[in-house]
Amino acid sequence: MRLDIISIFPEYFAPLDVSLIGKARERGTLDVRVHQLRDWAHDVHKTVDDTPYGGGPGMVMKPEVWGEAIDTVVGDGSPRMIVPTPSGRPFTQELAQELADEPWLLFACGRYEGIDSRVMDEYATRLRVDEVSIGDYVLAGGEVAVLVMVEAIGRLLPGVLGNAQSAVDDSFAPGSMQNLVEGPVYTKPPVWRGHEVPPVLLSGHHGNVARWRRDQAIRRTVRNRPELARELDPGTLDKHDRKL
Ligand SMILES: CN1CCC[C@H](Cn2ccc3ccc(-c4n[nH]c(N)c4C#N)cc32)C1
Repeated sequence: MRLDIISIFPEYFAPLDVSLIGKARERGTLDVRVHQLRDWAHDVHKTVDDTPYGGGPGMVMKPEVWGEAIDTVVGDGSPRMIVPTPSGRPFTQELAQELADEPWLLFACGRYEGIDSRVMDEYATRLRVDEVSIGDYVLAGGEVAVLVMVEAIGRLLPGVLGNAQSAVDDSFAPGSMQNLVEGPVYTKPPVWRGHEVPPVLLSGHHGNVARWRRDQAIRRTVRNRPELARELDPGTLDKHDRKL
């Protein structure tokens, strides 16, 4: 997979040189290219923003600069263009999986009050353009959102997670734990400051361990994410769990 990222803060993406994503880049599983938007601003100050039409606070990113940058990066190719914005469609595990199946993604990182909307209109005529939000809070720009999305997408690529870390059992992945949040995890020592590891986890009985883990995930989902719990199949929350 090829990932292109256009931003006025390319240094935000140094974390993509380390850990899972860094190793995937070394192996060639991921080809990440970060571009400085200001390289396509031609005035002496490398200006990328201007005052908003209609008035209002802040500045808006200029369409001309974005157009030259995207034209250069895209060439005659056809990446899927992802534009982080608080008003976008929610970024979910399902969307992460969908994007992980794409051969080429282009992330456009806005700043200020956002990118002139005509940029998205222009490229929607020839590319698939998705405006995406990572959550219901307001960030100062798109860079952090891209880091979140690249990690969530990258870990789903073949070979990125070792067998010990398979994404198959992810909380929100299809399967028995779908739409359940993660349960508690434990490691050695068996007792730490008087806190014991739940005995079932030391039993070696894989069936009991699996049932216990699912029960704990259901309890935590009911407690912390009632909106998810309501979506669970009735069979998931048997009468025992309903009392949770
Ligand atoms: C006051 N204004 C309101 C509009 C956005 C302005 C800052 N900004 C500029 C570009 C940009 C891109 C993404 C996000 C963002 N915020 N929250 C999320 N979940 C996002 C995502 N994905 C925020 C952004 C601040």
